Amino acid sequence: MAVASTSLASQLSGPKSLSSYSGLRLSCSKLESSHSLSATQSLFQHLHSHLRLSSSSRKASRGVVAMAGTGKNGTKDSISKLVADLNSAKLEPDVDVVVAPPFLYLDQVKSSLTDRIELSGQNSWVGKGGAFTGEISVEQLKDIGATWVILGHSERRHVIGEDDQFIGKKAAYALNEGLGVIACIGEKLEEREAGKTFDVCFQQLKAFADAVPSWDKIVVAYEPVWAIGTGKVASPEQAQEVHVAVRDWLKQNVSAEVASKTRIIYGGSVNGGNSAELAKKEDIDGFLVGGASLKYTDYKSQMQHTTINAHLFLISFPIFLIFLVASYSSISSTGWFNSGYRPSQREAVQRAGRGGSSSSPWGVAILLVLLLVLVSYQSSVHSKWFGGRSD
Ligand SMILES: O=C[C@H](O)COP(=O)(O)O
Repeated sequence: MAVASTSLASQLSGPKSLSSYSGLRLSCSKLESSHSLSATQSLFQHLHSHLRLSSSSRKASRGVVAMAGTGKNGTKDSISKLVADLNSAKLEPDVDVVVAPPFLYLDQVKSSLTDRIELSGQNSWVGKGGAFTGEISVEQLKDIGATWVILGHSERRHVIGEDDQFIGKKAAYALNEGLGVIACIGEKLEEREAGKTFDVCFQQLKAFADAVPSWDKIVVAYEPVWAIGTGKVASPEQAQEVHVAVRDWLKQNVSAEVASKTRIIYGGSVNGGNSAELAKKEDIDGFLVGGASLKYTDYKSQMQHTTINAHLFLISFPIFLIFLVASYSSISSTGWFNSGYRPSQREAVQRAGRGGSSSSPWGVAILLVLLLVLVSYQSSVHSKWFGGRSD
C-alpha cells in the first residue's frame, strides 16, 4: 500500500517552503502540458507521472504524497490557494495524499479540503492531552479531523531536541489513538561523511520499533538532514541504498511482512524534476516534499509577470511605432529634415494622389498592431513563447 501525504506548512521558520508531496505510481505516460495548471496541480501531475515510470514488481500498491511548508510562508491566503489547487488537482486513485498544515491552519484546511485528501499534524504531544501549554494533543488532531501525524522530523530532532525514545513514545501514543504516523528518520551530513548513515537510521528506526504496537499505519520517511531544504537532493542510488537497508532492517527486526508492506518514502529537496529518477527505484514508495510547491508557485508567479510584461510590450511597441511614424511624417512634411528641399511639382502631385504623406504609415502601423495582438494570443505562438517549464 502506498500513501500520499501533504503538509501545508511547518511550524518552524526556516529555509523550506510551503508543501510536501510524496507518491508512487506504476505506469508510464507522457507528461501532459502543465501550461494551464496551477503550481500545485503541476507538481502533482509531475510526481504522479514520474511515479508511473516505475516498472518495479515490489512497488507498493498505493503511493504517498506529503506536503509541508514553513510557518513564515504559510498564510491564510496562501493556504487557501493551495487547498483550491489541491481540490482541483487530478489525483490518481492509487496514491494517498496527505496535507500537513501548521496547526493554526488545520481547521481552515479541513473545512475547505476535499475528503479525498487526508489531513496530518506536523507534530503531536507524547501522551494524553492536558496542561502542556503550547503543545497539540493527538486528541485535538483527531477532533479537527486529522488522520495522520508527522513525527521525528529532523527539525524536531535537531532544532527542538527531541530524542529517539521520546519520538518513539509519541508514535506509540498516536498509533494507539488511531492516527497514522509518518515516521521520519535520517542522518546529518557529518554522520554520512563519517560512514554512520545506516547506524543513525537504524537507531532511529529501532526507537520506533521498540515503542509502536503495530506497523499497519506507519509510513517511514527517509529524509537525510543534509538534503532537507538545501536543494541537494540525494541521488536515486543514495536514497535507494538507505531504503533497501531500512527494508532489510525491518525484515530482520520486525517481520518479513512488515518489511514488504511498509511504505518507505523519500524527502529532501524533491521536486517535479528529480522525482522521476527517484521514483524508478525499487524501494522508494513515495515522497515527502517541502519546498517544491512554493518554488513552483514562485515560478508560476514569475511566468505570469513575464507574460503580462510581454503582452504589454507587444501592445505598446506598435503604439510607439505609430507615434514614431506619425512624428516622422509630420517632421518630413514640415521640412525639419529637409531644409532647403522643395518637392518638385510632380512629387507634390504624386503625394496628393496617395492621399497625403501620413495616411500610408498610419495604416501600416494599425495593421501591425492588429497582427501583433492577434499573434500574441495565437495558441501555438503563445505556447512557444509563454509555455510552461518542461520538468
Ligand atoms: O517537510 C518537508 C521535508 O522535510 C522536505 O523538505 P524539502 O522538500 O523542502 O527539502
